Amino acid sequence: MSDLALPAARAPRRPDRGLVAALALLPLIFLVPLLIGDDFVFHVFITICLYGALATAWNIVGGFAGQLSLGHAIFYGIGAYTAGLLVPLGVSPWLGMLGGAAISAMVGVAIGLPCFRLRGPFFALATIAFLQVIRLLALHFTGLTGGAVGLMVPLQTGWEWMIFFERWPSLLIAFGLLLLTLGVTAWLRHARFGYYLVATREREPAAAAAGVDTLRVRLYAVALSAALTSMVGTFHGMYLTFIEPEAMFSLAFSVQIAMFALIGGIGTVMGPLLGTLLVVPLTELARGWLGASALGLHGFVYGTVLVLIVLFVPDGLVGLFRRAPKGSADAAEPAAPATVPATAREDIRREIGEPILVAEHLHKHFGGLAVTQDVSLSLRQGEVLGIIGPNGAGKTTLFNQLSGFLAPESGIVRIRVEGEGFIRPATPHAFARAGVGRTFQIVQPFAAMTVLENIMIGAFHHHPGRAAAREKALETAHRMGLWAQRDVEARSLTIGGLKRLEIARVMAMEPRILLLDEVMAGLNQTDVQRAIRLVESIRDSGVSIIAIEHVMQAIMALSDRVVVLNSGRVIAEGRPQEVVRDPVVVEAYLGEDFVHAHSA
Ligand SMILES: Nc1ncnc2c1ncn2[C@@H]1O[C@H](COP(=O)(O)OP(=O)(O)OP(=O)(O)O)[C@@H](O)[C@H]1O
Repeated sequence: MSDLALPAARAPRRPDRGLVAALALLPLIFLVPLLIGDDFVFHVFITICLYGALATAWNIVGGFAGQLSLGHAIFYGIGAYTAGLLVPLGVSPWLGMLGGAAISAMVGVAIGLPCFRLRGPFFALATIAFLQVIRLLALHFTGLTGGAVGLMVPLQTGWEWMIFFERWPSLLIAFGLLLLTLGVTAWLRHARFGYYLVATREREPAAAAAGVDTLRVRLYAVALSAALTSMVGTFHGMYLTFIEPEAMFSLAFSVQIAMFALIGGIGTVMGPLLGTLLVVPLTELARGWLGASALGLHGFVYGTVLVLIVLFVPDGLVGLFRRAPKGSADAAEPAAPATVPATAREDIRREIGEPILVAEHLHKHFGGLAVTQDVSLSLRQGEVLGIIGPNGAGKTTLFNQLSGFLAPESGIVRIRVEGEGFIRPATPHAFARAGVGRTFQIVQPFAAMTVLENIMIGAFHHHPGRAAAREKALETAHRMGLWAQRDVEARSLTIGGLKRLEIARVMAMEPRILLLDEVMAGLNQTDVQRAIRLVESIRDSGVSIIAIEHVMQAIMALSDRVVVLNSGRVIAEGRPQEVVRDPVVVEAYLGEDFVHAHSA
């Protein structure tokens, strides 16, 4: 999640009253100025459409992807300049608009590549820095941009040149751009891409473990947002018929766009437009009435509205229209998993097959601390391998290397894939593609999403369509005992529910290899029993499992083999009953009490 304290942005959701209210307002944005027919009213409504479109486009990166960009004027300026420079060459601004969008998408990706590795305030600062560099370059290359003096767009009127004597054609184009950005955002909210963006924003590691290429998803988002912003910039340049670097690449303008979205509600389809609808008329009227006596008053208006919204409606204006969430924490009390057998299925004789995951001579240091030292292990098809060891032994660090979250300094991890033999994936999503699913020791729910949407993130891995992913997620929720809680927000689950959700998200990916990191920790005895039965049922469905666990009852019940780690080294390996009697293991981890309790 972004480190910067943004208001909680929303996950893709069902249509709500905010959406319906805003949709009802949309035709009015177009009709009111036509009915009134006054030039100033036309100007205010064209400005609403422009800012609404810009804030909606910004929201793709700032809201859905959760990256606070304060440099979006870069794309706006590129759109204006591309068309403005092409018009004197006889090229229609409509073509310039497409060219500008393509250039902006490429520039967005070029800026995003280094910047998306940064988080929170550092990302915001980096976008400001890029904006300043581009503004200075535009001021410097006077031959191209006109420098501080700016460029006049040749006054050729008509649809071909996007410049008109009357106001209504400009309103029509601005309204069309607003509809385009809203349409793209509405599509995104319900598409796999939108779910992936929100998951990446909420919990990047969990998204990566679910097979999401998080960097690529963010780059697509910035390319889309930049292209749309640029298209609006082209139109605005033509509308103003004058472009200059200070206005086109302005930081204040970038901040303004972000503020409209923040005021309305980021991560929602209609929030940015609602913010614009509130603030633009206020500032335009303030400018009109008090412009001469109180210069810069519009800035005061933004600030006051923003403070009031943050204080009273932290989710933005859309928060005023939102229904209370369905379900409650009480509803989150676990229901018995419908398809998990009540007792272990002794009748099923599992075949333990060939190795499916092999780790050889893994070494990893953190500073001077050797956390894994020459660790080798293998997991066979259909097997449950338990990993035990004292706190700090290096178990989670080993898991991180077995799932692509950490690269070993030396040694290799190989995964057997049907038809391809052994492969060596390098990234978390490559491991996911190879059939490796993992849970996290500290649960990683996508808190703003419902339980079902959380599971869908895993289900999208094999089911790209929303309907199919939902179907798979419903089936998984049923199997994992989360049916009753499917529509509650993940943040309201009990710890037992969160642990099951962690497994459910991974199981929806249909993994061949499952890495479970302390899924029993913190559970009461009833939940431990339930979790053991759940893992047994997963094992019986043919999934090979490696489980890190401190709950020895679970290790003894589930494991075919146990590996013991201590200070980053494998100190014992074998059948559970043999390993727990090994004096080295007793001394390093289990203690004499365990031996006495089990020999009694
Ligand atoms: N990113 C990191 N940077 C520095 N040290 C780390 C990092 N991650 C883990 N460590 C250290 O590496 C050692 C092994 O940690 P690890 O989490 O792998 O142990 P563990 O066996 O999983 O422990 P536990 O049972 O408590 O979860 C610990 O001393 C830990 O403090």
